[in-house]
This record gives sequence, structure tokens and C-alpha cells, in this order.
Amino acid sequence: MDILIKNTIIITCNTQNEVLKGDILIKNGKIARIAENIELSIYEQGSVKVIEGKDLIAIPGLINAHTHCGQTILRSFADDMPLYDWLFEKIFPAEEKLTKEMIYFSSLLGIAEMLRSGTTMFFDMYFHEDMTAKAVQQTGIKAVLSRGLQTDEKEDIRLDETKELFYNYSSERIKVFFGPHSIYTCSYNLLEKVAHLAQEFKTGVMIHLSESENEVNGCYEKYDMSPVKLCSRAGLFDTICIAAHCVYVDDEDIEILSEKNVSCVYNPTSNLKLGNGFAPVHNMIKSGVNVAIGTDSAASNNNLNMLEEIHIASLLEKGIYRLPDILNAQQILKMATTNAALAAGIYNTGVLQEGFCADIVLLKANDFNMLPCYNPISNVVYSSNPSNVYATIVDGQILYMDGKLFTIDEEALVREIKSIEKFLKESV
Ligand SMILES: CSC[C@H]1O[C@@H](n2cnc3c(O)ncnc32)[C@H](O)[C@@H]1O
Ligand SMILES: [Zn+2]
Repeated sequence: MDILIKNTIIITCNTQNEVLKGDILIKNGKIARIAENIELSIYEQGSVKVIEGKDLIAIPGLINAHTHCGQTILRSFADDMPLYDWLFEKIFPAEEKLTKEMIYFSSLLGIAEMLRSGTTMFFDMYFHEDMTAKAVQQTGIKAVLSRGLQTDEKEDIRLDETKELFYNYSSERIKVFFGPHSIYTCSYNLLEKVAHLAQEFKTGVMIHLSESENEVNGCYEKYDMSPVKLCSRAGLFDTICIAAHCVYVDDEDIEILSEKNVSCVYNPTSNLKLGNGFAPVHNMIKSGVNVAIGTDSAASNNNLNMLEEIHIASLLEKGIYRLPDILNAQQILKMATTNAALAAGIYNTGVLQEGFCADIVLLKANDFNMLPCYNPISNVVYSSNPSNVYATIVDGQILYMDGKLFTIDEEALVREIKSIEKFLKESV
């Protein structure tokens, strides 16, 4: 059904950073018109759902630019550990126990959390990624999906799974990228192979890059160069590349990332929680690197709440550089919307603009924590939380509104998750 949102505050995130007061008309999944006052013709009146927006703020849907949705089932499974201990001693062994079905429900859980907190698209890397794809298809959210790749005896099987994912699930709402996990789990030969395949398939790659000091030291020991230089040499930057974390990048690395149009994903919470530190985001932006924002997984964050992530991202930048005006609220919001869409080479979302996809989040402007409202962008970035999300709309479909998810059976999901939790408690 087409939708008319009336009398609302519209944070467009367009090139002029316009904040408007008016109406948004959604037709066939697209933003058909934005204007001060849109009147419906007599013919339209029965077929258009009208949402009174005078107490709402409309923003472009948030885009979680790095997560592992299928890992939501491992929320709080292993905490307070450094990355390599967390990953190799706790997470990888636990993941051996996860079945396809578990990853499907885990993905549904992650998507439910994201929709309720205003996320309309996520970029993902995991195994049994076809299960995440099914959950994406079912729920109506958008995603850029990748099957995580590593070097061992199953390397070729995983590459074949990526190709199957590409052929079976690529659509308007789903893009499939190649997902080499990292330079410490993939051989140089695999990184090169992926670079060629991504070009052959005319798609992109996503990788964990320069996340920890261990990774960088290990890379120098093995290859005598930084992880960024290694990826560049392997050809990974000759296609669309989304690099998560980028905590340990020096000026030369940043120069390469900028020249090669690599997009970096800032994961402040995960970087802090795993004790990795913080990425030099301001230096990257100054050098022209496109920076987006992601939560990473519920196992290292421990939530998928992009409203919290943008808040932490903004505070951290101000604190690290001791400059409160280093990144303003508008810039942070664009990182979580416009920049993320560009990172994946998607040019029809991330902005509230006529002709763009109707990927829109409506926030309640009159909740106590959103009042008073001198500056709606500030309230969104610095004050909001998921309870303020009134509706999450993807391609003009209302997937969440007023506390209800329309494409997920919430009670059944809770039952399934509790049963998996019980199994994992007993077996891992
Ligand atoms: C092979 S599928 C993806 C793989 O990535 C793991 N993972 C989750 N978070 C991180 C992180 O911050 N750094 C490195 N690897 C991570 C996840 O557990 C899956 O095994
Ligand atoms: Zn990750």
C-alpha cells in the first residue's frame, strides 16, 4: 500500500543537509514526493495509508555496515576477553555446534532487534549465510551478505557457497559480496583468488582489516608489510571493498585506503569491548576515506542497536581528539546512512529524496528523552534510543510499527531462541 506521511520533520541527509517540515508520499516502494503539503486526489484516498507525522521525525533508515547476524545466538557467550582469545578459544569452537536451523533463527533474532531499533539494511559475514538470506527474504529488510571465507581444507567449498549465494539470492534487496574473513585466517593465495572472483562476478568484498595490534604484528612478521598494503597488493581494493575496524592504520595505510576508494567501517563498541582501542576516523575522513558505522556482532558488542552505536561513535571521536566539534551530529548520521549505502555501491537509498527507495525510520519526537527539540538531528544522535522508534519502513513496506513486527512471529521466535540457548548451555 502507498503511504503518505503528513506534517513531519524530515532529516533528509541530502547534499545540502536539509531539514524540512512537510509530507512524504511513498508510491511503489519509492519516495514519490516530498513537499510542504501533499493533497491526495479522490482516486488515491482509498489506497494510500496516511500517517500523521506531527509528533514524528523522519530519517533515512540506518544501515549497519558490519555485523554477523547469525552470531546473535552467541550474545554474551564470551565477554571480557581480547580478540584472539575470544575468537579462537571461545567463539570458533562454539560456532562448530551451530546448525543451519540455529543460524536461521539467530538471524531472525538479529533482524528483529535491528528493525526495532531503526535499521533498514545490514552488511553481514557469516557461515550458513543462505539461512541469513532466507531470514532477510522473509522479513523484508535489506542486506549485503557474504559467506565468510578462510583457508583450510574447506576453502573451495566456501567459495562455491558464495557463488551459490550469489546466484540464488541476489535481488533488489539482497547483494552478495565475497567475504574473506581476515588476513590472518586467509592465505595470500585466497585473497588474490577472491580479488579476481569479485571482479569476475562484478561484485564487492568485505573483510576484517587491521582490527588488532596482533594482526598488524603478525602481518609484518609473515609478509613484512601492513595488512592494508597486503590487501592492496592482493588486488582486494581493485573492486568495491568494505573494510571493517581499521583500528591500526598509519598515515600510509590511510593514503592507500583513500586512493583505492576503500570504505572503512567504524565499530567503536566492539573495538572498545575487545580491548582493541579506537580507529583514527577523523584522519581517515580528512584524507577522503568513506567511513560508515557498524555494530559488529551481538557476541562482541553486545547489541545490534545502531542508535547506540552512532551515539558512542560521536562521543568517542570528540574524546579521542579532545575536540568536541570534530564530527557533528549531521556527519555522524550521514555515516550511518548515506556513507554506508555508497560503501556498498548502492545509490538509491540512504537519503530522503524523491526517486530514492522509501527506506525510512520514524522516531517519536515527543517522548520525554526527545524533548525539548531545539535541533532534531542532535536529538536523534545524542538522545534517542530504540524505544523512540515508531516505525521502520523498507521499500515502502512497514516492517515495524508501534511495537509490532509485521514479518516475524515474535512468540515463536522467543521459543526457538530459548530452546537453542538450552542446547548450547548443555553442549558447549
Ligand atoms: C567465517 S564467518 C565470520 C566470522 O567472523 C567472526 N567474527 C565476529 N566478530 C569478529 C571480529 O570482530 N573480528 C574477527 N572475527 C570476528 C565470527 O565469529 C565468524 O566466525
Ligand atoms: Zn566482525
